[in-house]
Amino acid sequence: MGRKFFVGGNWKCNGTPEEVKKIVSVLNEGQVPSSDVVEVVVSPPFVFLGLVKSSLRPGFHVAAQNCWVKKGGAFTGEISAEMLVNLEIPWVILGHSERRLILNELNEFVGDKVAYALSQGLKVIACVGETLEQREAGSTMDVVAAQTKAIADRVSSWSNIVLAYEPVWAIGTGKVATPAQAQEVHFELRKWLLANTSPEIAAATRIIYGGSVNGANCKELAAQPDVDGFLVGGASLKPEFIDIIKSAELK
Ligand SMILES: O=C(CO)COP(=O)(O)O
Repeated sequence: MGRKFFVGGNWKCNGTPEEVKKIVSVLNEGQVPSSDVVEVVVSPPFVFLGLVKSSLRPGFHVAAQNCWVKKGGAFTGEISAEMLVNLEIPWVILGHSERRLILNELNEFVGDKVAYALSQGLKVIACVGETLEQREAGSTMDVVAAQTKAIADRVSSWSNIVLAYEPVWAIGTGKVATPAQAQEVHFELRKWLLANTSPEIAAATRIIYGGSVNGANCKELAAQPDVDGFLVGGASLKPEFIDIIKSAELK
């Protein structure tokens, strides 16, 4: 199928310099499949990007957790896409549900961010996902389709986008989506891409799952045909992240 397995570690707003050095040494010493088999990207807080980038093993890459929606300037507290490019940070996570829900980032704003980041040469992990309320109301697909459409409306190429399906009810809750639940939404998202972009984009775009992924549940999830990897929160700060990377061997 040609979609290289992708494992992202989202460290969120965590870590002291000592803890970060420890995580990096665990990553550097871990036995993992080759970079032909799995792409690994870790996303520390902005302040640790330089430290992690300079000490991380070759073959693993770094991502920022956000960037500004347009060219930098008088936007106190923001980090621009140009700055990330200048510092050779290749990836950025955009549209994480914590930013959508806590900081009120709307679909259009996230779509604008994705388009601008891509235009500057960044690769984007774009997150979508429904809340528990939305799932229980039966609107999961409507919600993730609207989030994906806001991106699709603004970009022409998807070759530098990884789509992360992260159901909000599974994030940080220990309540992982079942492999069937994840597969169902991934399949529907790929179908949406087929109908609304192109067969090539639908076939090639990696759709990864996030939400309470750990060393124990990753194998069953990885075995699903439309699960092309993971975006891992809590477990990406622990040695079991290596086991999650190894689940790429099941593909
Ligand atoms: O939000 C996530 C990754 O972006 C998932 O977080 P957890 O793995 O801690 O549930």
